[in-house]
Amino acid sequence: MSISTTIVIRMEIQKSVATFGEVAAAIGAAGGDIVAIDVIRSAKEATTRDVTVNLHESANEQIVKVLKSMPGIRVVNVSDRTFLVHLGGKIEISPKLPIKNREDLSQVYTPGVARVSMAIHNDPGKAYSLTMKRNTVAVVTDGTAVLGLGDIGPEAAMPVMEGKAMLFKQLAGIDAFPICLNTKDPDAIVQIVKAISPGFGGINLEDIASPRCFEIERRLIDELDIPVFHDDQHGTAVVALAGLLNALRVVGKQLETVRIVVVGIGAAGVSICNMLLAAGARHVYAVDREGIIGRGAAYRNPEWERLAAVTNPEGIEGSLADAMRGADVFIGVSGPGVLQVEHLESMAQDSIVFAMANPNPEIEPDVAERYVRVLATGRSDYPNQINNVLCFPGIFRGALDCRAATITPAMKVAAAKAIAAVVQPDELNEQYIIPSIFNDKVVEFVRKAVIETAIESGEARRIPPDFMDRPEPETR
Ligand SMILES: NC(=O)c1ccc[n+]([C@@H]2O[C@H](COP(=O)([O-])OP(=O)(O)OC[C@H]3O[C@@H](n4cnc5c(N)ncnc54)[C@H](O)[C@@H]3O)[C@@H](O)[C@H]2O)c1
Ligand SMILES: O=C(O)C[C@H](O)C(=O)O
Ligand SMILES: [Mg+2]
Repeated sequence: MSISTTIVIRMEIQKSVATFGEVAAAIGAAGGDIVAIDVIRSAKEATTRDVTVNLHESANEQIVKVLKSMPGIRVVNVSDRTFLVHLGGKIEISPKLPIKNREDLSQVYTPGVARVSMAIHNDPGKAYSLTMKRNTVAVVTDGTAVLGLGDIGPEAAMPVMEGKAMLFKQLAGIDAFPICLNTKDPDAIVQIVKAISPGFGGINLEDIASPRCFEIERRLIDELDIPVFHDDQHGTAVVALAGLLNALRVVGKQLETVRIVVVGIGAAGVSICNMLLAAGARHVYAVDREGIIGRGAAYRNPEWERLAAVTNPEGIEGSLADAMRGADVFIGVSGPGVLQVEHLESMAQDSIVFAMANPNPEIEPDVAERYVRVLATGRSDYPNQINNVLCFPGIFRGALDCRAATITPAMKVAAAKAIAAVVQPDELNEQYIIPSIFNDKVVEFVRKAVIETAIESGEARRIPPDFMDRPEPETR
């Protein structure tokens, strides 16, 4: 499956040799969809036009080749809109106030700033009120599991991390910094993150391959007093649970009784299994390349050892095909092409399929939709986008606002229920089990659920003003 993209082709058409109708027909035949035409110049002999074409990425070269081979057509330039929006990066730092004169300068910089620094030196807690710490998250990656693209390195990870930072800011007002590390050594990653932590209110680990991600996250949670959250694990699990709660309502089945197959037991898969079990699921089957994980086998990955003991209650052995027979739910966080039509045909009635691998899902949605009752993917170009972007802005907004030191399992379950609750009962249907990321209730609901849970459990070290009338938590 290829990714759809938009290109703008500037072309000169010799009127006596070719017509725009021929150009349009050629673009259509090569798989392109013309969405806009702008006339740039029109002369007696020739016109120059910018033609905006939506197409599958794989058709890109073909369309340009066809146009170049047509008599009377000169392709002047081809620009890819997706690349254009990345030119020079997608984010920047801008000051909150201008420095207009010497007085301003002496306040925000030397000498005034020294007094502020000393105030923090005398009381480090003041970093929360006198610096950007309280609103700042580091988005940290080593570039080893970028989307489903694998170990593509820290530089190549940067556009994804910049994208996460954009979403943090736009959706939750959080200032997030993309930090791409040129090391894969867990000890070094832990050490570096600890060393940079003073300036941050939270750490969002991103696209770090399993199983190293588990150890890195655990050590950082133990050693830091700010929330550390591996988005690919928990953000994904929170949103998957939210989607599943609503999908089960649509099909009229219960979490406790459905058979759920989770494929790709890496960062996301491990956390999804844990989250499903924590929420009450009893029939979870974890499948990776070697087949169904179960008791009796020995695994080098301690997370798999643990999952083997708590999933697959009947001890089924075999491949994905064996797990899928009679399954009610498939959740894929593996890679493209893992799921075949035969697998879907062998599922129970009213099946639910979340094919969440990015950028290309486990099965092509256009193929799968005929065989399943509820279909979701991680992508924004199909209905039901199950993507961790529905979680990380709101969960960090809540954790930062109540200054929680950790994001607990209870806070994650509360976040999942909050996301599910954004879809009103009368709106719920097969095509709408999960709210859009542009629904501004998502961050509001998640933030509220996270803060309420943190206050109840004593995790909150600050009561946000809008929660002031509620009971005081124990202070630590
Ligand atoms: N939609 C979302 O919000 C979201 C969030 C996180 C991850 N993802 C996607 O999920 C996938 C996994 O991400 P991750 O961070 O967990 O990566 P990861 O590298 O930690 O884990 C991937 C796991 O999938 C397994 N796998 C790969 N191909 C398989 C196959 N053919 N059959 C069975 N197992 C297979 C691997 O062995 C590995 O255990 C990626 O495509 C990623 O883009 C989606
Ligand atoms: O980045 C995304 O779109 C989701 C997720 O974090 C992923 O790694 O695929
Ligand atoms: Mg990710």
